[in-house]
Amino acid sequence: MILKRIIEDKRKSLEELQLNIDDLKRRCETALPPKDFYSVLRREGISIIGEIKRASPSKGVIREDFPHVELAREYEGAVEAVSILTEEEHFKGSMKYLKDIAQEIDTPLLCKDFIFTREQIYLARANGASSILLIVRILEEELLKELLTCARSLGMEPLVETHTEGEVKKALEAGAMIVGINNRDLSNFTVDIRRSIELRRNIPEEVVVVAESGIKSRSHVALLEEAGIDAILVGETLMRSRDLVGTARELRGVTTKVKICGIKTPQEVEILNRCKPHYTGLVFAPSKRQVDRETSKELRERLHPSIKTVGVFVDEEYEEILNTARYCKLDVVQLHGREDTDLCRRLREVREFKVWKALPGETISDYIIENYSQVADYLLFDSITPGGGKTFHWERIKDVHGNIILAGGLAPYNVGEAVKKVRPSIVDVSSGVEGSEGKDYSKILRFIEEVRKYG
Ligand SMILES: O=P(O)(O)OC[C@@H](O)[C@@H](O)c1c[nH]c2ccccc12
Repeated sequence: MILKRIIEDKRKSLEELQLNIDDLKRRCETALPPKDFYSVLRREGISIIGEIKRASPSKGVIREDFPHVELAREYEGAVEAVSILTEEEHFKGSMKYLKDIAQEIDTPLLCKDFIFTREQIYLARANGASSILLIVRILEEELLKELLTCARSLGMEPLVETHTEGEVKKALEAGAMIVGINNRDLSNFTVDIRRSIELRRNIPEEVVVVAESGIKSRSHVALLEEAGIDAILVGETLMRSRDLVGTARELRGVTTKVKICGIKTPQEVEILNRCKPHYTGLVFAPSKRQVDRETSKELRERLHPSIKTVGVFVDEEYEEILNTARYCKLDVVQLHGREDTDLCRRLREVREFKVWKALPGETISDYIIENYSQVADYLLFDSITPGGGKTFHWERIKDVHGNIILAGGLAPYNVGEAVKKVRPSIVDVSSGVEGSEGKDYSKILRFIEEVRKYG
């Protein structure tokens, strides 16, 4: 049986490695502190653990090109945690992948391996893991408990993997707080996602349940969500995708998109490339976030290709807008002044970019909304003083149907409520995700996280 082979090979390689527990303990003391794996899985809405997986015994090589750090960076804005296969012989993994990635991203990392000794746990921690995998099937009761305690002493809550009712019982008796249900039978590789749905029933609410393996589509995820699964572990589907961010979103079924407006510097572009909002905005109108064409073009070229660029104009001439849009290769022009419906129509007829028209959220009449919605791809509702960090009464627009964008005073603390009330297609934020140095990485991540919860 393959599992037996893997364990035997693992034993041999451990013997060769001759891990020294005192050395490892010392390395753990200087390692980056572990992140809270449990909490990111516990959050509202289904969480995704994206796996860095090069090959598997059942599928052979899954992904030929394997820039592991880049893949992890892609994952950073798309999933709540990253699982890294470190087993070498059968999964073509490596401890080096874990080590490199831990130095690059802030997301909690799970060390995915066949673990049956304390040394392996110390090794995982020393290389930056925030959690480890413990497979019930290969561990005696006492050993399972001992390894759980060992991991916790290093600040890691393990993912305890099961496949049968008996194994779930064993995991719970050992005190596991995160139980994985592997849909794949490790002895013959058959996969059935109903396995997670059935076994979920035997697990109490406060324990986090992770459905593992064979998750391929939004419809799978919807079924798992309905069954009360907290998180999914996805390897192959994401590894075979050329667009990790998009595929993760598709699995999640997210509908509300995010626009981060008013970027000015390459540093801010770097931050956006890590967080990967759907859109970013370059402000061409006079404002403290104004940028010129040259700078915009440069920023645009540095942006991750999945992020669309919106140019923001206020009462600008047709020719100027058109030339700027072409020069900077804008995906969208956003008209944020008193532009009339005729200008919107003419720009839209060019068909090289989308046209968004901004309107003040509170004071606008149904008649005006109706007229502009005929000539713009999206209507954007903002407070009367754009960029002023003020909200308006969302009540006014909550019944406006069609493609709307909500802006004005949004920030991580209120965007969840805004999304719930208004159900916009896109939320737009600028000052709400800024710190003293401009756009702030952790504020943007929190903002996106809030949108994901409710969107
Ligand atoms: O690639 P998939 O079908 O999405 O599966 C991911 C993950 O669940 C799988 O890699 C896995 C689950 N448990 C394991 C134990 C060891 C090695 C690998 C695994």
